[in-house]
Amino acid sequence: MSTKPNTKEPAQAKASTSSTSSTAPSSARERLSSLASHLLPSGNTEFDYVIVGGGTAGAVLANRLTEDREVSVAVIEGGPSDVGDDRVLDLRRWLEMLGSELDYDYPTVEQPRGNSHIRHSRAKVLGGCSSHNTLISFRPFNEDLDDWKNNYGCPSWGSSNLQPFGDRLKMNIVPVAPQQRNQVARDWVQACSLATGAPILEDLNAQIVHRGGFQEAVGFFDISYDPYNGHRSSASVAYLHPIMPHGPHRRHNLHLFLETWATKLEYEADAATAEPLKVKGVRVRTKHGLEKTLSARREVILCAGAVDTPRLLLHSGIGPRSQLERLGMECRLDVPGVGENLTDHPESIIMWETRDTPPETVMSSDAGLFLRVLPPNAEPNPHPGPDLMFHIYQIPFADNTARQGYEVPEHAICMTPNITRSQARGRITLASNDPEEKPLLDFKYFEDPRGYDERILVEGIKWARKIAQQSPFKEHLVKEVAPGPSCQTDEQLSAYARSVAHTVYHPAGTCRMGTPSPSFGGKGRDPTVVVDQNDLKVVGVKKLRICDASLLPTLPTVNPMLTILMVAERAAELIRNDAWVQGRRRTDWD
Ligand SMILES: Cc1cc2nc3c(=O)[nH]c(=O)nc-3n(C[C@H](O)[C@H](O)[C@H](O)COP(=O)(O)OP(=O)(O)OC[C@H]3O[C@@H](n4cnc5c(N)ncnc54)[C@H](O)[C@@H]3O)c2cc1C
Repeated sequence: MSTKPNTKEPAQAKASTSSTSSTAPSSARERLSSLASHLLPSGNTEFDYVIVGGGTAGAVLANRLTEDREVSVAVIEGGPSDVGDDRVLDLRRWLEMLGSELDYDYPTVEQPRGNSHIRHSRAKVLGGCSSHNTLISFRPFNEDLDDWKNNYGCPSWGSSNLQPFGDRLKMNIVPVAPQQRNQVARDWVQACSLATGAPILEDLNAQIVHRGGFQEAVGFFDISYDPYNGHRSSASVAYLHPIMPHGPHRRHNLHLFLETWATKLEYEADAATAEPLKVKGVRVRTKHGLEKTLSARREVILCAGAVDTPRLLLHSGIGPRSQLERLGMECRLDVPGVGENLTDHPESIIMWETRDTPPETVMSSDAGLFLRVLPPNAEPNPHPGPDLMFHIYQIPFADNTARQGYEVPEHAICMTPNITRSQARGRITLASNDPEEKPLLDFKYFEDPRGYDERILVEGIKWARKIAQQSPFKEHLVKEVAPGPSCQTDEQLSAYARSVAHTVYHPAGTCRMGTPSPSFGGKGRDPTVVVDQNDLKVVGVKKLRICDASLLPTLPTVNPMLTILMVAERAAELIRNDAWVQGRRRTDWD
């Protein structure tokens, strides 16, 4: 059976042909967008730093590195500006972007034990996925970061190293405002606590900051937004808008190249013989088809995300030799870990018809529940924290259930249990040597050998039904629509949960950081390490770092955006400190 999905309809072909605006373009929006976007320079194409991807992590780096006005920073972003685009800025409209021209919309390869129809949204717009996502904002648990430190060869990324960077984040992170808490969601929070004993927390993040995490809790989410107008406080809004050409604190050393696609890395001429490989710059193509190389005096930083960073490395000849040679591509550096270790937070769904849909909401998924459903220290997840998380959706989130023939009610509430510490590990590979073709995403959903992931979802559906029995929440419900009361045994629940499984859109880990070792032996030393945890440089390559979701060794228990932003804040500090040391030594940048 073929594992190759229909991957034509190339992402970057779209990038090169789509128009600037995604919605009906207002003239004000066009004016602001064109102010923000630079045409490729005809003369100087050299910058101190070239950042690939003006997304979540890229926005942080662009801001922090341009704080030094002596430093020039180019940001290459495949999508258009989000400035003035209400479809992007109005958080409540996030669903409209799924599958739109602002979405790279990556398919998964066939998943024999899961749902092969999952589409992985990755935003094609300034701010990246922070301009598309639901902006649910959790600081990482201490245990997640200490796991990186103790078990994944990342001694510099424990909780004491990274948590302080959470205090630097510029976004407006607040719990859902009272005027946006509707009665059904309020009653659901109470029902969760009654059914499970989980405490109701008014500010989930505060608990993480002060106590390092929690095992069980329920409450309204913390969200990066402006409660007054419902607008996003995305990485773009918080880190880029103020310093863009129209912004109040314009920085002339920031050079944004929008709707411009990085096609491959360029190396110094002698790199074929010299070790190690040394990056010179990035080959880019504008939406009008103009090609150029943007050179980096200091370095190139890849912030293209968990799918496109490994994809760009592979198209630049950095990756598993066997894969590259099989596709007829030159292997400049054999790095077996590029594209490996693909991880996600898979989820399933249980849906009830409700009497109505209350209007008050931030983005229709305003509250969540964390539970520990398997005994602490249960193999293969020895971590004591929550092993199950629920989002609720106060809309019929029915794509996957409708495909299985379930009805789609007009009003619905969905509980979506997800696996906080999924044991599945997949990979991203190239479909061909054609850079226009989308890569192959194989998450290996529910293929973990001990069946841990499906067990968590089965427990999740059982808990959801207990929650649904609590008053006054149960009075809002008309009937269980999917899977419906006839689905009862563990086998039936597992089969259903896997067939309608979805993603929380958290792919990560495909260029993982760790401790590289020439001998590749010992605890935490792994031949699949792509990024050196000391400095985030790509192992064996000069002038190249990675900073985005691809470097996470494992996903945090919680939604990962703040973790990625905090990693970027720390990366900015590392890069600036390095520059200072290099400058003092007056040596060549490496
Ligand atoms: C629908 C959705 C909902 C989500 N909800 C939440 C949530 O509520 N809370 C949470 O914590 N997380 C959420 N996430 C996940 C979170 O948003 C991502 O994990 C995170 O934003 C990824 O950040 P990143 O910097 O790695 O990549 P991105 O933010 O995706 O940035 C990558 C950028 O690089 C650009 N790019 C890629 N390739 C190239 C190239 N070759 N040339 C030029 N530009 C390129 C892209 O256009 C993009 O702007 C959600 C994600 C989605 C899609």
